Amino acid sequence: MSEQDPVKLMKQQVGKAAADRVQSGSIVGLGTGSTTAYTLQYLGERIQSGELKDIKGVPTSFQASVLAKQYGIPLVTLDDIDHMDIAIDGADEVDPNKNLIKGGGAAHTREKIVDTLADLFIVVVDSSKLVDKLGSTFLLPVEVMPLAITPVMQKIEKLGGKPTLRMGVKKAGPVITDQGNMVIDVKFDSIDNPAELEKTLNNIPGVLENGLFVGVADVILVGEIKDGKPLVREIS
Ligand SMILES: O=C[C@H](O)[C@H](O)[C@H](O)COP(=O)(O)O
Repeated sequence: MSEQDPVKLMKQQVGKAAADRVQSGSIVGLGTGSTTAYTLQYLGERIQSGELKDIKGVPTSFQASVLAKQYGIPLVTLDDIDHMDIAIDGADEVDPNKNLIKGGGAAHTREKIVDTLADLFIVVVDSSKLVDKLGSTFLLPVEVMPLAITPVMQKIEKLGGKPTLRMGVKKAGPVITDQGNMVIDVKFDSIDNPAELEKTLNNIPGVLENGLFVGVADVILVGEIKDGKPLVREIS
């Protein structure tokens, strides 16, 4: 048997566990990232096998809508629905109060719109994402209108943050979000009050949304490896 990458294994397990919680007839927020990619894959498999019927997906990004189409998950927009039963999404950091940093894939603005509408918001992560304090391993993403990049960075510096414009990996120039904006990643020495920082940042003119998700997640599913075997732990 070939050796499997343990992080991939944890993501697979947890992505599948979340997909198993979706019931027929549900309207489902479809998250973005490498972990929820497995959720979408398993949702598609359950649909194809006939076990899961009549679900509708609301994508949180271009990536999520491409994968949903690939896996045969019917899509609707927010204009077509009056409620959302469940949303499943990944995270870059999760603290002990189930607060999150999201936006490693620059999708946090649409994710926050969709995830906060759901009756049940399930977060899927591998165990490396659990932190004692938000901001300790990951920079905080902030989506900003391009014309406001300089004043927003100056205001964030005055708040004690160190902002960097996110640049493309294979593209020369900045990362552009699905909404046509840019992302700055901010290092704060210590995020002591995530709820206050979330509001303060969103109050800067030109900021669309930041990646702090405070008091939003209902359940965290954590993929772990114990004694060489993958398992899923629930924090609720
Ligand atoms: O913008 C991207 C999202 O917030 C992702 O859900 C987050 O970055 C986690 O992604 P992954 O599951 O690939 O670590």
